[in-house]
Amino acid sequence: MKLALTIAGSDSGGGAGIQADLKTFSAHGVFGMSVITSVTAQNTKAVIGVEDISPEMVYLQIKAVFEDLPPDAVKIGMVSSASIIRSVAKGLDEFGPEKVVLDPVMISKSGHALLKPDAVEALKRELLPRCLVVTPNIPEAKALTGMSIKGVEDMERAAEKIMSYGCRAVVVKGGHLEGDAVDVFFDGREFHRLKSERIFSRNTHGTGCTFSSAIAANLALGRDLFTAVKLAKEYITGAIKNSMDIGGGAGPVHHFYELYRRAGLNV
Ligand SMILES: Nc1ncnc2c1ncn2[C@@H]1O[C@H](COP(=O)(O)OP(=O)(O)OP(=O)(O)O)[C@@H](O)[C@H]1O
Ligand SMILES: Cc1ncc(COP(=O)(O)O)c(N)n1
Repeated sequence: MKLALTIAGSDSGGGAGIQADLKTFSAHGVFGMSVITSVTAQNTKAVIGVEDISPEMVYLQIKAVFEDLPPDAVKIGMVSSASIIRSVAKGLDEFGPEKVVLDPVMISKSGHALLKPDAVEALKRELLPRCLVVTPNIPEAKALTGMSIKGVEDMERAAEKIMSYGCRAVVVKGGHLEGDAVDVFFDGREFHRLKSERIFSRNTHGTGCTFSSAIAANLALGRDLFTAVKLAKEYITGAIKNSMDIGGGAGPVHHFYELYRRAGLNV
């Protein structure tokens, strides 16, 4: 059995954060573990409360996992504050996982800040250099680079700048632009454009969390980085196509669409 760890926030609504990550790991046949950084009171419509876990407790969860269940890959999502970021960086340095995927979560789809404004610098300095790949969406890529991003060429320029912060690869996600959903992959040598048709659905809660944890699951399974990103893009496209119309806002994507279909269940 391969093992994957998510270091992220809890979403009580079950569509994003830790809950989306664990479902994604399970859908890939990978055993999932979690380090909770923050608890959000959240549903498909809004985030109505956020309470951070203490930095010491974040570090202890990392230690507990690594000392007994060393993960084959790690995904990092919501990290909330500079002090939590420092605890995560300390854990990464101490236990040295090779395959770390960073989704630099800043704002929820419903518009709530999930990273304190003064923590953006800490994220850049402390976490990016410790990661194999970072997966910003357009607003996050803008915040990380200070660049304006209006199309795929701008995404490529932003990817180059983000690489200069010390990670080994970048995927700038195009979900927030119009037209086809094009993601830009850059590993310092080559650019690849990963394209899918835009799916017109309001039920896209958790797309970024699901995409980054699918990359981590595929890395845990031993796939090379570009293959892991391509497979994650296929998986998120299917999960959005089969997303669920539940709740009064942006419903969740369907993490188990493939298993349900194979089992003859309704998706
Ligand atoms: N409407 C859509 N149709 C097809 N693919 C989409 C759509 N929206 C997002 N995607 C894809 O989903 C993945 C996640 O991209 P997105 O830009 O939504 O991330 P995100 O904003 O970080 O997600 P989140 O809102 O969960 O934080 C990317 O591969 C993107 O291309
Ligand atoms: C705990 C947590 N982590 C990440 C997201 C981002 O997901 P989305 O942008 O789909 O709201 C979220 N809403 N909550």
